[in-house]
Amino acid sequence: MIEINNVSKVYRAKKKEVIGVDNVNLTINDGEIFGIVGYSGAGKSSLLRCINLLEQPTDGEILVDGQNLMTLSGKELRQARLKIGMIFQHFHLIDQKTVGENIEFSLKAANVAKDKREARIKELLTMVGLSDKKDVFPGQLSGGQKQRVGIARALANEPTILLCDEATSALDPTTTTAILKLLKKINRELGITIVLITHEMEVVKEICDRMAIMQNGRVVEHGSVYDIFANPTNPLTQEFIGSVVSFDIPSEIMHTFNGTIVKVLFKGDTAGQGIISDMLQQFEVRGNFLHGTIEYIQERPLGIFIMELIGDGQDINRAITYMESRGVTVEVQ
Ligand SMILES: Nc1ncnc2c1ncn2[C@@H]1O[C@H](COP(=O)(O)OP(=O)(O)OP(=O)(O)O)[C@@H](O)[C@H]1O
Repeated sequence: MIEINNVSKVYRAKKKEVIGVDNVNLTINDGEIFGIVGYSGAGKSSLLRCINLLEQPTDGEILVDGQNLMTLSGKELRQARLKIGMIFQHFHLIDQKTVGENIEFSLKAANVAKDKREARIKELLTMVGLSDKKDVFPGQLSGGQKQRVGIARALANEPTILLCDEATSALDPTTTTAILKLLKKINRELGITIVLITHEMEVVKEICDRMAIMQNGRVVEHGSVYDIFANPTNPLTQEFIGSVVSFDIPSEIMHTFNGTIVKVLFKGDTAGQGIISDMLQQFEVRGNFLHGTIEYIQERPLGIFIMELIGDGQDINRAITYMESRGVTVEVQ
């Protein structure tokens, strides 16, 4: 478990102070994939780098499995860091070394005996799908392949935590999907906790269990990805979600409807459209579907429909109450 307690990071450049992270509290559980989202300058990188003390927090504490990293000696911290792998947007591979030598570099740093390294390199390259690339140089690889090497190197010393700093931001959408799949596989098969930062909500939707949204160094909202997608409360979160799933109906069109516009939200296993058709049969209400989508987040369906309900006000209220009694959320727009 990673505990981020009251962490702040203030950069002091010349006589100016810049707040990178502003009093953040977060707990990241073992085995989960946790996403930190925000626009450029929100403080994501600063916070991520505070987790392994690449940035020394100005205030607060970082606990990993109950151990306060900030009280460790240099040697103890180096030891603790071996259990925290990291991958980067621009891969940070050594161009003059082959793929195998890049990975070996990490193993050497952890004092892994020479005769053990070869087998471990082979195992890691198989895991990331690059078993035939051991002797090539990074310059001969695609971006996605370079990131796979970055992942293999980060996993060399069997970390329990993997920090991903915009790991897919330099990649095209197809390669991004493949890398996210690999990260998910690593998480599920090896039980490694993953913390990733991104400005793309799509990435979070794809693989994260829980998430935090940052703005001006602060966490403005956090929770399960599913719950946040279903019910985002912060305007910034709503904006981010809107970039992935859009439910907005142009206001000019909204004015052309005379009925009551409702947004109907189905979560998880509620039997979506069936409830609406039952409602239409039971009440003196007509319904026009204006917009609808079903998103799968963490393999759970989240359905959102926007409808115009036409009928007597009381009937409409009763219809709404009925739908709510069947477990869906209804918002009158
Ligand atoms: N080394 C530094 N010295 C001074 N200010 C810094 C330093 N690193 C970051 N900052 C400032 O801290 C704030 C947060 O930056 P940070 O890089 O953590 O944000 P971010 O959300 O990761 O953005 P990006 O996606 O652009 O990297 C910004 O105002 C940034 O200018």
